[in-house]
Amino acid sequence: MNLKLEKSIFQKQETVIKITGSKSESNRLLLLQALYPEIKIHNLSNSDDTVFMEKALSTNSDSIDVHHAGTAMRFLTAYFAVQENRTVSITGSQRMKERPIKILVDALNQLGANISYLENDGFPPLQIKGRVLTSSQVKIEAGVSSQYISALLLIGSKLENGLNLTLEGEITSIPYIKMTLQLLNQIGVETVFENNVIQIKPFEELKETELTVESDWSSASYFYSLIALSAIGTEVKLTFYKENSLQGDSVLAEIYKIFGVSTSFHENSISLKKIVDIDSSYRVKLNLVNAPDIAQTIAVTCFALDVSCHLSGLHTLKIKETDRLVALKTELEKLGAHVSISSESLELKATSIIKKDISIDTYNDHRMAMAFAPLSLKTDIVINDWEVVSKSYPTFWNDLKSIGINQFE
Ligand SMILES: O=C(O)C1=C[C@@H](OP(=O)(O)O)[C@@H](O)[C@H](O)C1
Ligand SMILES: C=C(OP(=O)(O)O)C(=O)O
Repeated sequence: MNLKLEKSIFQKQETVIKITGSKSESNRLLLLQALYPEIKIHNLSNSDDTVFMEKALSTNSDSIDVHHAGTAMRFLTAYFAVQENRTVSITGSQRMKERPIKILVDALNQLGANISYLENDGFPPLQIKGRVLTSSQVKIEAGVSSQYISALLLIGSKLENGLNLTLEGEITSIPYIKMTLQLLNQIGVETVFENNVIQIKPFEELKETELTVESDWSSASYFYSLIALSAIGTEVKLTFYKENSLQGDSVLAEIYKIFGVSTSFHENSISLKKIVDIDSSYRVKLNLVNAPDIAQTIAVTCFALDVSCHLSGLHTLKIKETDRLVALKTELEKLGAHVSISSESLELKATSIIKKDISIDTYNDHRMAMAFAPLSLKTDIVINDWEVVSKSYPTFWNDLKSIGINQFE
């Protein structure tokens, strides 16, 4: 279904938006809870990706479907590889069957797993025959997706001799690897990350541990964009956030200073406020290798503010929910932008024209829908297949309504 967003104004009221828990933290903690049932989790994400993860971990079925959830596909592949005497097949959406998984499968099989491909070599669906993994040493190419690395780390403490993982080549999305290690540390697992080697010590006995998931910073990015596009003085409060985040996308607080947005940290929340307008002669240059999920948000913010940008470190965008570089170029150009892309970057030239009443295609990608929605502060715009947002942020449209964005189906 398509949603028309009418040109609106961000209402300058004391709005408080409660954003759901981080899906990255939630899916890691659910996997750890399956390995260590003593873990109690608060503020779990209500995203589809987390719901599919929960379902997969609680079913006795031998056939698992994770739809579009990349973390669920990668983390569960590792999890089922160590479930002795259980065989499962794991699949996902059509797009999931195009998202590579060979690097992880090869690493797990080298550790002693028995994983094979049910359709195309290197891609889901997989058949996994659970067993005890006998080795502890493995090397992995680290530049394609950090999720392969996190998947191995999450099961590492349950291997007889722990895990000794050597990362080869450039490492992508490092904050997500660090998030995994920090969560392991919080439950008591010892880890060492030195140079390009990560060691995970074996760990059995866990006392009851309660953990609270921080809200999702990638979801907060859309409010950063909305505030950046609003009048000076516009403010919004988001809960539940903290200054010492495990999430790399918390770099938003630094990045959006460029666009005149300040962030103040309170006990359990952040306030975003527009304090100054960006000079349109400014050229934004950012390497987002550590925060790939906010690239779409930033590109649209720049376009809306008539600011040129060069975003790099984006090679992983090609294998996400859609090829996000191509999708961004196509949709921004429909709106009148001049965009060029390479295999790892996007260059946007400032244009003061924003075409009206354009329908944005979303390509089964939640972030395409949410990144383009702030443009409704500048013009009428239609978002096609608006339901896609539920992958990470099911209440997104309601939250937008609450700040004054008028919507019609
Ligand atoms: O580990 C995680 O929770 C994630 C890692 C990142 O993927 P890549 O490492 O594939 O870039 C990110 O894009 C994804 O949304 C979530
Ligand atoms: C890339 C994403 O998710 P995943 O890879 O987990 O499907 C995302 O949420 O932007």
